[in-house]
Amino acid sequence: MQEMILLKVGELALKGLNRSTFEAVLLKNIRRRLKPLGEFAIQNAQSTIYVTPKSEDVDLNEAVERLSQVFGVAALSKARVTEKRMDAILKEAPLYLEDPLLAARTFKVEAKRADKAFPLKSPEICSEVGGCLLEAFPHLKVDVHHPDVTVMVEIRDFGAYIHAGSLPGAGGMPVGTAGRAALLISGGIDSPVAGYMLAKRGVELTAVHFASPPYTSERAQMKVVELLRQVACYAGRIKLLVVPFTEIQENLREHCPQDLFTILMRRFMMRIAQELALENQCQALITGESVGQVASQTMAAIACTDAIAQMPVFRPVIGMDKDEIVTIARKIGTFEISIQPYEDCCTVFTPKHPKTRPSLEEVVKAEGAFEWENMVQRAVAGAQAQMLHAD
Ligand SMILES: Nc1ncnc2c1ncn2[C@@H]1O[C@H](COP(=O)(O)OP(=O)(O)OP(=O)(O)O)[C@@H](O)[C@H]1O
Repeated sequence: MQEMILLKVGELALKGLNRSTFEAVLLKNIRRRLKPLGEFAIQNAQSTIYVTPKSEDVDLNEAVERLSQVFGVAALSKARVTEKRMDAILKEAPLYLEDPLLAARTFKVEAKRADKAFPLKSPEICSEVGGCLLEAFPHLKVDVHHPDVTVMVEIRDFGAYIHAGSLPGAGGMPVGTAGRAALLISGGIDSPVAGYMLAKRGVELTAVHFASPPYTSERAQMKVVELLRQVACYAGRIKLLVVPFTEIQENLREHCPQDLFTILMRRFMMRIAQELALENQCQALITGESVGQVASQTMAAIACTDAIAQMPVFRPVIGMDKDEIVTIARKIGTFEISIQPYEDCCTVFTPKHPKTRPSLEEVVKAEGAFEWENMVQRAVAGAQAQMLHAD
């Protein structure tokens, strides 16, 4: 009898008429994520997706790991499928569940009967399977409140499924169902988390990174590539645009008041990112800003940055504490990459005492000190694209 994976869909099960469109995107994302592992049969029925490897040598644990990162999946279980007959279920359950049940002291059985034609009702299934498992593993005791193992028997369209409980899925909505946005990504902790959070709501990401060689190194750029590959485990393929930013930064340093350097630099980032966003069919920008974290993230500074934006700017970590952001960064595997000590263009030329309450008037006046329109166009035209994915 075969081992496979059952996936329960989350929020998209609540969708009405367009639900099939959401499901089609989810199935495409699942196929894409599993492709490097081998061939799978994938079926979809009754808010459940059935993933069955077509050959014995597929690494099912790796498949579970990958599927736990696909947005739109609420829960997943590795399961053994048998024929929809009680004798088959009673034969398979003790064999398949031997490892978890030998390690447990208590258990309970739950049954779901999605196929109402099955002759036994759920409580009868539970009592027969429970009795059979107690006989096979006499050390076990039943505990219906806090069992070490919950044995599930699900009678569904394509067979009977036996498993030892579910793992949480990534939740959210399938990536590709909520449009596209441009993520301004630095090498820091916050912006990869910001990208992850919008991808979780179904938004496809295009990433924009500003690099200022020779002040920033090739290695700093590689760090951003590494971060995005990790985010791509959840967000799917990400197009990265690396923007040459040296000319603008050098001119800012030369012509503008030192204490406004950071806020002016942010406004140029917005101008350029916005043009690239439009060229790449993005409807919004995403940043990793969080109020009060640094001088450029005061409300006054954010107001000056936003004055440039002609599209929505999403800041999903805006109200989060650093340790809350770090918890997510650790969970999604970006934290260890982010803390590698490579410079970012934000940290070169940074003034010692940046103004925390710049006024829009003084910022606009400071920008008048040099001719920057062509520089912005050169930066946009000089953006280098590469496509990144998890593997
Ligand atoms: N080199 C860069 N390229 C693209 N976007 C950037 C770059 N540097 C900063 N940003 C954007 O500006 C935001 C604020 O950057 P800042 O350096 O002030 O904060 P941070 O706390 O270091 O953020 P992060 O941890 O994301 O780097 C970042 O979250 C990111 O969205």
